[in-house]
Amino acid sequence: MCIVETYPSCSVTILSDQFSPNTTSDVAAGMLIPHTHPGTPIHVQKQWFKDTFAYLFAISNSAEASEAGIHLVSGWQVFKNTPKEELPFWSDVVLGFRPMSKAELQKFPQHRFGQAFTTLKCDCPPYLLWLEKRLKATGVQMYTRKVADLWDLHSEYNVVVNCAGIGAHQLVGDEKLFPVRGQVLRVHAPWVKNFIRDGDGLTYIYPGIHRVTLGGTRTEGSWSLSPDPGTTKDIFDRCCSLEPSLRGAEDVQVKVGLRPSRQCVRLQRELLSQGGVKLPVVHNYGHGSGGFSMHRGTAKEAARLVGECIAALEGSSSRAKL
Ligand SMILES: Cc1cc2nc3c(=O)[nH]c(=O)nc-3n(C[C@H](O)[C@H](O)[C@H](O)COP(=O)(O)OP(=O)(O)OC[C@H]3O[C@@H](n4cnc5c(N)ncnc54)[C@H](O)[C@@H]3O)c2cc1C
Ligand SMILES: O=C([O-])CC(=O)C(=O)O
Repeated sequence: MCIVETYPSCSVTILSDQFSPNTTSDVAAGMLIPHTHPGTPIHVQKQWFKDTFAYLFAISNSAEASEAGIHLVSGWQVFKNTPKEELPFWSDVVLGFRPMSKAELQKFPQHRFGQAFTTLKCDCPPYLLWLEKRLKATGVQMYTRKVADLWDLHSEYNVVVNCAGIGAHQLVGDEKLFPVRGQVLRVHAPWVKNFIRDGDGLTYIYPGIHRVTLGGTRTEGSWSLSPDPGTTKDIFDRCCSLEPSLRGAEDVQVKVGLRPSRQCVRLQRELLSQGGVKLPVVHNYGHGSGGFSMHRGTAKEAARLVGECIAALEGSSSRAKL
């Protein structure tokens, strides 16, 4: 979408072996609470989050909000012990960030400290469909196709953007990319209106427009996409200890996804070359636990890199197929 908006004369094609609802992004809880990537400067991560927050905040304030599945949600992040960093880097991007009052903390007898704020949540499957609809309306082509090797695309396209998520492990042989398996539940509990996140990052309750997402798990190195019934019970019990009324939740659906994890997002240009033929590639994968929180910011940067590829192509003698 960012490429289409920035370079309207480009013809864009999306190739994917799976589309919504069968992607990792469909499993995500979609909360805008960033995770820290140790390999990326904080000011860069903050800019990606700010760009994403501003973009989704505008949608949440428009008539598109409910179709796009974007809404504001207020709640609490609670800690058993006061964290070393009381003010996370994103505290002035979300709205109304403040320490919780004593009265609020009374709801959480096992926790001593907490942060209250308002952030955004994407209900991921509707958001992905909304994006697809907008892309199709601008003439973008979408084909179901598994790409075995980026080089296979060189005769058809001038620039390739690699957004393969965990698929990049196989596609470009990136050994630094690893799965962090996550299981979540989606339940019917319409009385739950506030989010609750344990600061240890393992247990969370995120109300969406229609369902509440209960999480979660983080299993590094596991490629299994099968739900585990023991884990379902464990997640449910942990969430009920934070919000006992969830015992009355109904219609539990279980989802599993593989977070495409890396020390840092791979957001860079690469020039593939074989026998004097060149193929510029822009990589944009490895968003780990925070793909929704920074997707618009990283997409903007990827689009800027595509612009550099276009400028280089225009300056070279290759015949443009753009
Ligand atoms: C349980 C869970 C909860 C999460 N909660 C949150 C949250 O609350 N907030 C947040 O910010 N993030 C969250 N995340 C993280 C977020 O889901 C990811 O960072 C994000 O979805 C990654 O998006 P992506 O587009 O890179 O990958 P994907 O959504 O996996 O998309 C990659 C696409 O590439 C395609 N593909 C891959 N390989 C190939 C190939 N060889 N050929 C053709 N197509 C290919 C795939 O089919 C897919 O369509 C969560 C993740 C999980 C698992
Ligand atoms: O940690 C959270 O709040 C949700 C999330 O991003 C994840 O499970 O990866």
